[in-house]
Amino acid sequence: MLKLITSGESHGKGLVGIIEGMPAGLKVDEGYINNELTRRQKGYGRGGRMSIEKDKVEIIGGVRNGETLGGPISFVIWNNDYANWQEIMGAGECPRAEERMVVRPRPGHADLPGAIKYNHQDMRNILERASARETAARVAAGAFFKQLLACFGIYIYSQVISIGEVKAEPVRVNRENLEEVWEKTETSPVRCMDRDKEAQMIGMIERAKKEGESLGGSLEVGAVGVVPGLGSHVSWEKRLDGRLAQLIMSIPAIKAVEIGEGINNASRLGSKVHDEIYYTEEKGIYRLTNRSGGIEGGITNGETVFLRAYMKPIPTLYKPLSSIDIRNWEEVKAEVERSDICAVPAAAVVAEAMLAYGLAEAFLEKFGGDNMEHIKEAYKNYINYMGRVWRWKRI
Ligand SMILES: Cc1cc2nc3c(=O)[nH]c(=O)nc-3n(C[C@H](O)[C@H](O)[C@H](O)COP(=O)(O)O)c2cc1C
Ligand SMILES: C=C(O[C@@H]1CC(C(=O)O)=C[C@@H](OP(=O)(O)O)[C@H]1O)C(=O)O
Repeated sequence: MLKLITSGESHGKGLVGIIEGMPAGLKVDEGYINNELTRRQKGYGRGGRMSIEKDKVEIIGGVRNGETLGGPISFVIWNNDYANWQEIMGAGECPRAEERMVVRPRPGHADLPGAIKYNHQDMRNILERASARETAARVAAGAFFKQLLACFGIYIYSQVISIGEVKAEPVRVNRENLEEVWEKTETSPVRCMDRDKEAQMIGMIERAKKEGESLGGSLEVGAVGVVPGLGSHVSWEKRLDGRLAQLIMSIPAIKAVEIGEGINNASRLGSKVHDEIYYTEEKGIYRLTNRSGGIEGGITNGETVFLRAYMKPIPTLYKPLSSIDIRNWEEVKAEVERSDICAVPAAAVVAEAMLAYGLAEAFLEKFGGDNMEHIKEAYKNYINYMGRVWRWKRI
């Protein structure tokens, strides 16, 4: 089992991640991890915090001489902003804690339900951990998972589909256009493939900002080069679609997830949904469509695996909504904390990390060994089997 634990508060000293279950002998490129962290910090609509932080990973354990050792991997990402919060967020006595007390819960954030559950009168004790700052640690961990998957030709991408009501047509991604998709999404301020829609999305964010509003949207995250046979139909908890959905849904503010074209498929006729199966000697088994998102029966089928995720608007509004003061129950406006206006592009990068987690876990389940060489051997045997028995050509 591959396990990720994160720890840390948004304005605390830093974020810690521990990954358990990675094999020995995986080459780790720290520059690659840092680049992933930078990607998550980008995206039009982010707030002032992103110019304070310059996220960098510091690997503490589990890696030596550029390779994993097989033990738990641990790392830290320090928070630059902690310099401004030491007297409020330190682990010891906090002389200025009261100054930044949060008592007017923001509708849509974790403030109120968290305070009720943990019995905190200062809701900062909730928001600090609920904050999506934690997703920096997930992205650092995701960079390890991506490096593992890349050894087997599995590559992750994401594209923003909509921001507010501006919607672009998602591009179908495969090995042939992957590099182009990477290039186009990386150079787009909103990670969108459609330049006209990109301009409209930016305009929409600008308007929302002026009006004290916030925005959500939707994104696609996917993986090309995934071998058939990851996940399983045999038990509910082994189904890969359910597992990936949980991982993506766990991203703060993501409120719906679909596998492939799941939502549109629900209103189509069966003949217009299921991806027909063909075979030629030249191509082997192939499909012309991929509405299933590369997963049938909870098992990958060799097509691009993709999911779409829907993000609600950011809960903190500069024109705040009605709330209560939990000290006296009076009606007030909700707390205003420094905030993003829209974070869909950043969420797309986080979704890449979570997809990489789910696929790496399923991959290690199938081909797992303690060492990369053993995994490569098992993988090679499987590819040979697929060619021999199933005449598989596209790996
Ligand atoms: C990358 C990213 C950045 C976010 N930035 C903010 C923000 O600046 N302000 C805010 O109120 N919520 C922000 N959110 C959303 C909140 O973290 C989230 O709504 C909150 O934790 C409550 O969880 P829930 O929406 O899943 O119920 C962000 C989410 C993501 C994924
Ligand atoms: C810090 C990050 O995102 C934060 C997520 C967040 C929230 O409530 O989720 C609130 C904001 O925090 P702050 O008030 O410090 O600006 C975001 O900036 C990050 O993504 O690294």
